[in-house]
Amino acid sequence: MGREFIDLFDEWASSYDDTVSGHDVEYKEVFDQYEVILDTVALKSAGNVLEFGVGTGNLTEKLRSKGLSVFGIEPSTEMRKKTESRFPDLSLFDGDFLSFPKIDAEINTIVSTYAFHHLTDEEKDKAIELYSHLLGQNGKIVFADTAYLHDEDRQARHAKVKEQGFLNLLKDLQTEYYTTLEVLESLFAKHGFSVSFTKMNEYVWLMEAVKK
Ligand SMILES: C[S@@+](CC[C@H](N)C(=O)[O-])C[C@H]1O[C@@H](n2cnc3c(N)ncnc32)[C@H](O)[C@@H]1O
Repeated sequence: MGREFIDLFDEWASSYDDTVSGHDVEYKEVFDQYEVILDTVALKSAGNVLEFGVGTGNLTEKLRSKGLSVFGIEPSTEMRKKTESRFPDLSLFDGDFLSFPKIDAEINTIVSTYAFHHLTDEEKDKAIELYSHLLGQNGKIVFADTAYLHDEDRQARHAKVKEQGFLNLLKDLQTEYYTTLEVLESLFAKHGFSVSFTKMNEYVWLMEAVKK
């Protein structure tokens, strides 16, 4: 579920790594500190890691270089091909945040970067509930994604992006399901997590949720 943007990612797969390294002026601020963001998520991960929306495998690489066991889930065929060619031995599955094969191992950390906004808030609620059953006590969810503080912050951001003339980014921000920290905080609390947020750049927040 939340697979309505997959065609876009099949098309984007071949140039995605150029975008994250700042070649697309509209997305430059979104991907500012990209490597640091991925490094931080990897640093906060431990044990067996379930990664959603692996894309071209950039976070996967950081997790594996820390010696962690990664189980990757990615719905886009073209993105999966990219990651498969980088890590032929990776356990990588076709799936999404809500529907994925049963993993035959205890999961200690669930991670994702730049992807959770593909779920509506209702779907985010279901996903966090699902993960609360997958993780044991002190198990963690570590996500990094664009989010707003609250609705006024969303309006101000859209106005700024419009003023900058970044119409592709504006359409993305208006059509995908970027949420607020207020909503995320209440969803994590509802499902028994204590959560903290750290601002990583103008757009992206790191969210670290620990199962109580
Ligand atoms: C912007 S890319 C991020 C890739 C990578 N995590 C990174 O940080 O560079 C978003 C990824 O999420 C995937 N995606 C889209 N919808 C998804 C869903 N419902 N569940 C899981 N992944 C999804 C896309 O196919 C794409 O690979």
